[in-house]
Amino acid sequence: MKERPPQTARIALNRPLRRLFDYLIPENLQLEPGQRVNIPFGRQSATGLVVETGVRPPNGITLKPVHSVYESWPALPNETFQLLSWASDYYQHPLGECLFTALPPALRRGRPASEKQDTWWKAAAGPEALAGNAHRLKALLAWLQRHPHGASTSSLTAAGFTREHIRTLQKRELIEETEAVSTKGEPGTTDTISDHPGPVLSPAQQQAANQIASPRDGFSVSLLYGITGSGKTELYLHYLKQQLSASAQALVLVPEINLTPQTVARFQRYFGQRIVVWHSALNDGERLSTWLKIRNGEPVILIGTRSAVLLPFTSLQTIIVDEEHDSSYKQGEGFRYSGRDMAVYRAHLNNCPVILGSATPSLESYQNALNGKYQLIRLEERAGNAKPPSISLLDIRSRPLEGGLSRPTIQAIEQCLNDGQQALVFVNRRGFAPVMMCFDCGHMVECPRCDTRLTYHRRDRAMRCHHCDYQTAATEHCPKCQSDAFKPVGQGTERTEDILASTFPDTPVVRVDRDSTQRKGSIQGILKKVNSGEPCILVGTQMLAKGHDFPNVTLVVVVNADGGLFSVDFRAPEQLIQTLLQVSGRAGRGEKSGQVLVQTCHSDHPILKSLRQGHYLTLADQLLTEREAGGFPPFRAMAIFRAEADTMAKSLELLDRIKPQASVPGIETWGPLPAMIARRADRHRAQLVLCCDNRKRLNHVLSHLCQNLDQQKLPSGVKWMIDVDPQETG
Ligand SMILES: Nc1ncnc2c1ncn2[C@@H]1O[C@H](COP(=O)(O)OP(=O)(O)OP(=O)(O)O)[C@@H](O)[C@H]1O
Ligand SMILES: [Zn+2]
Repeated sequence: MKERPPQTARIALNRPLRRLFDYLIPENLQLEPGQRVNIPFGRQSATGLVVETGVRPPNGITLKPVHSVYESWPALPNETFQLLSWASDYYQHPLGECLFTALPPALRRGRPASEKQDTWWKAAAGPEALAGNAHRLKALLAWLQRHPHGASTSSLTAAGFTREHIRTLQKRELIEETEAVSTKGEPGTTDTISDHPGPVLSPAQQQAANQIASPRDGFSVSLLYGITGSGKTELYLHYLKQQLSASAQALVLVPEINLTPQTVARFQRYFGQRIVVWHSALNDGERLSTWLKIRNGEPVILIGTRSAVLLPFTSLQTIIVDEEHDSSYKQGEGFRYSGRDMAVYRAHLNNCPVILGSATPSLESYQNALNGKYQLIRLEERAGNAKPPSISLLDIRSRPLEGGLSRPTIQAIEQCLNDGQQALVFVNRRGFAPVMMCFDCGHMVECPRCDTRLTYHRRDRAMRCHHCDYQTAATEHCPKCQSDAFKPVGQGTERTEDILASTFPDTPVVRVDRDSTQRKGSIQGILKKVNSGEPCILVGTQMLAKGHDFPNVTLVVVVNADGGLFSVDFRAPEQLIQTLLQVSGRAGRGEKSGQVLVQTCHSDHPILKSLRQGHYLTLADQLLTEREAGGFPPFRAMAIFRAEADTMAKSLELLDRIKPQASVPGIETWGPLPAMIARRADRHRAQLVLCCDNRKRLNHVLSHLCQNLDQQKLPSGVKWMIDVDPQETG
């Protein structure tokens, strides 16, 4: 018998290394790209992913053999593998780390790709056994009653119930363990689907739906510009219902899933158990379980945040990116990818449609629609009987303010409550006040580790840095001169909440920000209160602007719109307009019309003036003209080289060294300059901005720079990173 020539495999590790490692494949193993292997690495063993086989073994080096293979199938199927390889090159991030982000934590750590035995439950009583308004617990019992063979813990959590719900019912002996039915026999998908899951589409919605390409037509990008409350979510549901084959998978990306549990519930009314979720609050077991469903090709509709776009789908037929302009789609550290842009590339690889939906599309996507790369679909009327809200500017120069609110604003809130409606007050900072200041010596309390001021949080008697989480106890006297004229300056959500609570003592005031929603389930409680329809005042940050549907909110107040007007970040005006229109869009979504009051000291600023017309695309046209004149994205490709070190000199020195190599024809460089917050958590940060007309050339130069830097020995403590298509340029 002829001897088999030695077979080799090139393997990626989950390390920040821009290189791969070659190993011998033992005779008894067959390997293909995407497979998970265990390999000797240094004195230990490590989990790796096969990138390539059949590579020529380099002369003179003895390769070690692969220890073992975890699965007979590739953990990353071909399309997922290609997507991540492309991303590694596009975002200049090491391939190994990119590939490993597509694995659930358990598989990264070398655990087997199988689930722990799932416990199965069946109902021992009906929902009527529970007194009071324990809605979720009742719903769980009702669910189990509809499934006489029982349901597994994982299927229940996938449906939005928590382990805590299950434990509670078990303790009360209202449910009991039962024998597992094979997964195939799990409760069918049809019996939880409501008979009348939602309204019929309006003619405008139907017309928009008709314009979206079908999965049968292969790759296409539709930019659905639908004003707030126009019923985009309803349209996605109808589209999927009509177009998605029974055996296919779909991906719905959303910016933040925990904030909008109603969205998941709406999808469940249409698709029952076919809906699964993916977000940061899942535990390792839930992640593995969902990952396996996707990898096994189960015909699920996955609703997930950013990283869901990296999952190993095998029969993906449609991708939807809701609120496509949202900055949370861009990962801010490590592998800095854009979930939206990867969704578009994934649809291209997969030859399927992708729908980007927003009331305030990103300038990138809008420009792609203008130049014909994407199809622009407009939906410019509100669903049902709702009318767009009217927006007015309230100049607060030389008006006395009470806790940041002017008299006319307070009167408007009063009127709204008297009419039996709800008001929403938007403040762009959590905490009580952005800074504590001494009115005797002028001292302002700063973070000892960052170039920022500490935010005063009165509820916890603390001063906190919102950039590094440094925290110290609040003092009553100025820490510098001991004066008691030490006072909070400016507005935070806590302060506005207090002022409103004392002005309207008989009305519930509900605060929604990162602090008030930290506890699991707290947002559900808040939404329940709001959805009860009783008059109340909601106070909160950006969180309130995102995708909520509060039919009884008729007044929206923006406490201060001026923050983003004069920022140096070229994206600031776009983000300001998006936030203001999104938050405005929460007003008047039901029967009654809505009113928006924007408090400002710059009521003649062109951005705010045109905001009053409320027509986003007109504003977007203006912004695009400015971007083009300034040579900014989307008219040129941009990347930022960032450096950080224990001194600013070291950071700047590294970027100075890079700059000549980056200064090739066609590439413009800005900097190096200290970052807007130059010191953060005691690291001194600087940046060098690169702009180029030609994205390929920029990519080429960046790759070159990375290779060079990898071969150089850097001074100790210096780190560098590249941010392609940066969202924050400060
Ligand atoms: N055809 C319809 N008839 C009646 N009501 C509808 C219709 N379509 C949607 N609605 C209702 O209108 C409201 C807004 O719809 P939806 O949440 O889908 O809008 P949206 O465009 O996704 O909103 P936003 O972008 O502002 O978050 C919802 O309460 C929804 O149930
Ligand atoms: Zn800090």
